[in-house]
Order: sequence, then C-alpha cells, then structure tokens
Amino acid sequence: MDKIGIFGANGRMGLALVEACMQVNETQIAAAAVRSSSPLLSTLVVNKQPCAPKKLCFSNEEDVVASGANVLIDFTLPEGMKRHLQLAVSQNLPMVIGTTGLTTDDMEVIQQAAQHIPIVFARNFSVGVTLLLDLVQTAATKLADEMDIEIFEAHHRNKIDAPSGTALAIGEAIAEAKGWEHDDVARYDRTPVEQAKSQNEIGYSVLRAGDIVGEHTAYFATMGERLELTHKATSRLTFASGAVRAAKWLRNKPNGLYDMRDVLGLK
Ligand SMILES: NC(=O)C1=CN([C@@H]2O[C@H](COP(=O)(O)OP(=O)(O)OC[C@H]3O[C@@H](n4cnc5c(N)ncnc54)[C@H](OP(=O)(O)O)[C@@H]3O)[C@@H](O)[C@H]2O)C=CC1
Ligand SMILES: O=C(O)C1=N[C@H](C(=O)O)C[C@H](O)C1
Repeated sequence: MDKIGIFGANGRMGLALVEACMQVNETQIAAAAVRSSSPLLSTLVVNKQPCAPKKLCFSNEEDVVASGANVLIDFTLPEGMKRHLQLAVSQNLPMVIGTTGLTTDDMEVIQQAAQHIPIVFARNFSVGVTLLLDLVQTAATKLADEMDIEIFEAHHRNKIDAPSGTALAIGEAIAEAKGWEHDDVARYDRTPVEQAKSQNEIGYSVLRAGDIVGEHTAYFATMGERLELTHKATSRLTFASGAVRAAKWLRNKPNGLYDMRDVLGLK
C-alpha cells in the first residue's frame, strides 16, 4: 500500500493531490500537512470543521513522519520545499517535488539530497508537457537554423513565479538540442535596449490572468511560416494525478534524481 504524505495540503495543488490520491487504488493519504502556524491544523480536509476520529484532518508537518507515510509529495514554495526535503532525507523517505521558482542553488540542494533518497522532480507532471519536451527538441534540431524561437506561457492571477517552471524546462530542452547554454540565450525582457530579434536567443513572455490553469506555446518562426507547439492544461488534477503516479513509481527505486520521462518510460 502506498501511504502518501502531502505537504502544502491546503494549497491549490495540495487539494488536487488529496483528490487524486482518493481516485487511485492501493493508495492512502497518510498525512495532509500544513504549516505549524496554520489555523487549519486539526480541522477536516473536506470542510474545515473540527477534526473527527477516522477522518482526514490537516496535520503538522512534523506529524508526517509519525503518520507512517512511505512517500512524500511537495508542491509548496522553495523555502518550504527545502525544509520538507531535509525531513525526507532524515527519515530516508522518497519524495516527489513539483515546486517551481527554484534557483540554481535550490536545484543543487535537490541533487545533493538525491544521493541519499530517490526523488522525482518535474516542473510539469502532465503527460502532454512531458511529450512536448521531446517535440520541441525535434523541432529545434530539424528546423533551419534561422528560426526565431519564442516561448509564451499563461497562468492564473495567483501564480508568483515567472516565467513558469514549465516554460523554462521547454527553453532548456531547446537550448540543449541546439547545443546552447540556456542562461546565455534566455531573453526575459525586451524593454531596456532597442535591438532586433536574434536567431540565437530564446525569448520568454508571460501572461497572468483569471483562473488559467496553465498554457505553454513554443514558437519556431521564419519568413512565410510559423510552427507553434502548444499544451493547455484545463484541470490541476492532471498535474496531481501525474505526481501520484510518480510517487507510486518511485517507491523502492534506487537513490537518484528522476523526472517524468523516467516515470512514463520515455527515456
Ligand atoms: N510541477 C507541476 O506539475 C506543478 C507545479 N506547481 C507548483 O506548485 C507550487 C504550488 O502551487 P499552488 O498549489 O498553486 O500554490 P498555493 O499557493 O495554492 O499553495 C502553496 C502551498 O504551499 C504552502 N507553503 C508555502 N510556503 C510554505 C513554507 N515555507 N512552508 C510550508 N508550506 C508552505 C502554502 O501554505 P499556506 O496555505 O499556509 O500559505 C500552501 O498550502 C508552485 O511552485 C507551482 O508553480 C503547480 C502546479 C503544477
Ligand atoms: O503554478 C502553477 O499553477 C503551475 N506551475 C507549474 C509551472 O510553473 O510550470 C506547472 C503548471 O503550468 C501550473
């Protein structure tokens, strides 16, 4: 039986993870953890009324260990993720990480931790985006060199990191296929200098509005034609189901850093 400990359980993704776990056989929610300062501690997940015996209630992050969880999932913010990762390493528990907005140093922390526990890290847990990462590499290598490459992403008004983790993953996949150093070619802002578009750069643009779940387009454009590769997520359950799938796949795997391509057997 997979017993999943969910961090950030009251977040948009946390609640979607609770729902996804309930839809999967042989899967229990061992703990739905919130911060120790949360007013939701010891309330029912389903309706935030006072906790009742044998019902799923929000618990303390520290209680995740006592809950008997055998795999952990984190979709929070970078600071929280790093604390949860320490807990996972100290308890020798595998962990699935979906948190975005991470710095190079944060990624180094994940890589170090992966020497001690198995970790799946993905900036997008949908099957479609996992495939998109392959498709953009094909486009980047097969299309002529003079293509303009741009990435556009749109998300809900509450998303705080930009560009999205997925947009950056798409850009990094393209840069890898082109043999470019991503940080050298990424262009986030066109305002400071008046300069024409270079064909050796990857431009990013971002939209934040309403309740958009997550949309990404990679553009490959030249004179007379344009290829657009687009993914649109319409439900957070897509990401959550992918993360639960990853958690079930991860148990009993050797220590190391895995991604969604490993989980889906696409490598
Ligand atoms: N990889 C993927 O497929 C996807 C990744 N994401 C990423 O997941 C993350 C969460 O997104 P979303 O659910 O929309 O965000 P929310 O703001 O809805 O939820 C974030 C949760 O994390 C908790 N949290 C924040 N900071 C800390 C901390 N320092 N310690 C402990 N808990 C903390 C919050 O607790 P509190 O309620 O107390 O503030 C909240 O429950 C983002 O980075 C987002 O980009 C999102 C969707 C898909
Ligand atoms: O914050 C979100 O909502 C999402 N974040 C991820 C990202 O940064 O790419 C994945 C998805 O697009 C939704």
